[in-house]
Amino acid sequence: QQWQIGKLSLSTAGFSYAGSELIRWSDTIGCHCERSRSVCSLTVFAYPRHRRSGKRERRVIRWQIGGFQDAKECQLHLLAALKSVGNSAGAPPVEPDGPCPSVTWPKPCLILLNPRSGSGKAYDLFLRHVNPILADADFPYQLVVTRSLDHVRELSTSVPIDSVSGIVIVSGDGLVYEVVNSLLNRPDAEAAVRSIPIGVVPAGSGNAVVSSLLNYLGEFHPDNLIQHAALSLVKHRPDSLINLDVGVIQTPTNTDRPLHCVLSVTWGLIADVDAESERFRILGGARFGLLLTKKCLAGIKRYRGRLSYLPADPANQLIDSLPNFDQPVPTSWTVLERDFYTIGALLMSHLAEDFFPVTDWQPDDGLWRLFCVYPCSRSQFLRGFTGAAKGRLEGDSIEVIRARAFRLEPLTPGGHMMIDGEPMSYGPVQGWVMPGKVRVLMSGKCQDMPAGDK
Ligand SMILES: Nc1ncnc2c1ncn2[C@@H]1O[C@H](COP(=O)(O)OP(=O)(O)OP(=O)(O)O)[C@@H](O)[C@H]1O
Repeated sequence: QQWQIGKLSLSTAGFSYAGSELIRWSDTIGCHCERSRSVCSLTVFAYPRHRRSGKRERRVIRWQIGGFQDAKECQLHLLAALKSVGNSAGAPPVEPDGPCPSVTWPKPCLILLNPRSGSGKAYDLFLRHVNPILADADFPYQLVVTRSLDHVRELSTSVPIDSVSGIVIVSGDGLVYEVVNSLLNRPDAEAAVRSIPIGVVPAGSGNAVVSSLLNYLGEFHPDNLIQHAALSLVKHRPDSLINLDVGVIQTPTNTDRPLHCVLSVTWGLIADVDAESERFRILGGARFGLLLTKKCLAGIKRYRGRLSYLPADPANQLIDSLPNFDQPVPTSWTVLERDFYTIGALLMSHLAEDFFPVTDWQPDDGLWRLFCVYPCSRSQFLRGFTGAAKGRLEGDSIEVIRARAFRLEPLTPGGHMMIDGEPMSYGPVQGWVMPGKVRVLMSGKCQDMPAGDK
């Protein structure tokens, strides 16, 4: 369908002015409209993809459109048509004689910014890359630069559920974990996770959560991760947020108050690299590569362990509880007792911006991916690990097992165990999944985008 208003052409795919290039609705995040008598001045903010690099770049389009009999009408229709796209990526514009869409974002988002995340430049990154996008989209928010982890927990636990339209985290994966756990530990946890979706703007060193989500949406661009995340945030549609799996993690001492995981539980090499590279935070994401190289040269430590899991075949339905640690796992489970270099029980496709061993990921498929690396020669390890980082699994030394639930019992004493990149107690651990438990302020996969954008 096509509508013509003066030299402005509106269609279900996008709009153009006086025959200029088509700007897709899904690339537009906001607009301002001013009216004087019968003339409308329109400014539209769009972030179309660069043809070759694939990066999104800001475009400001300004027009004056005159000659309307009823200027108020003109303003309302254009504003409604253009504004609707900010929150409804790909929805067709309102019909020129149709009703204006209801006002979006009635409540502000609470933005929690950790000034110490990554290499310590989160505030700078926010001002440079995120704030301009929020302003273009007219996105209402309240920014809090957090003082400490306790401050983050206190705010996420106490924010009234009807006062915000979500909590946006400007930090790394660690703070996403903290906010999700705070929400799920509230007395009104069920209402809180339903009413307070979370948003993520990457400013940490790993940024695996946001990398996985953007990759799923076809919006992953490593050079411009923060900008693409901010665009996904402002383009979210309140009626089609992403539902994200949450893992319920038990240890022998916390069965009545489990931890909640959105990214991973790791043990062996990956956990050691994560924990021991903490002191190189200033390097940002490069800290992982540095430690990995060091460990590889020194010889990777073998860990003996017992990994039990419920395979993800269709016969095994979702489960919502696990046997106590003093009970054996059910006979339908597979048990592997052997040496490992590492195990990562993953709920995401990425373990870091540049490491994505899982290629078939859905945010709410209710599955763990058990990323296992077995002892092998150094060259086999390097080949396998670099392949896995790019989603290619080759050789016998690396495997990704899809499971509904797992139990991991380390048999080698001493080592690190990490949950979502944060340290947890070393010892037996088991987990199951609550499918799609939290909601994310990003639009769901582009099923209803115009054909050209799919
Ligand atoms: N002012 C602060 N506000 C919030 N958290 C803080 C603050 N200062 C230090 N922290 C610590 O930052 C940690 C969270 O950092 P986060 O994991 O989000 O970033 P990162 O480690 O750089 O990124 P990634 O997890 O992606 O590697 C918390 O565990 C907390 O202890």
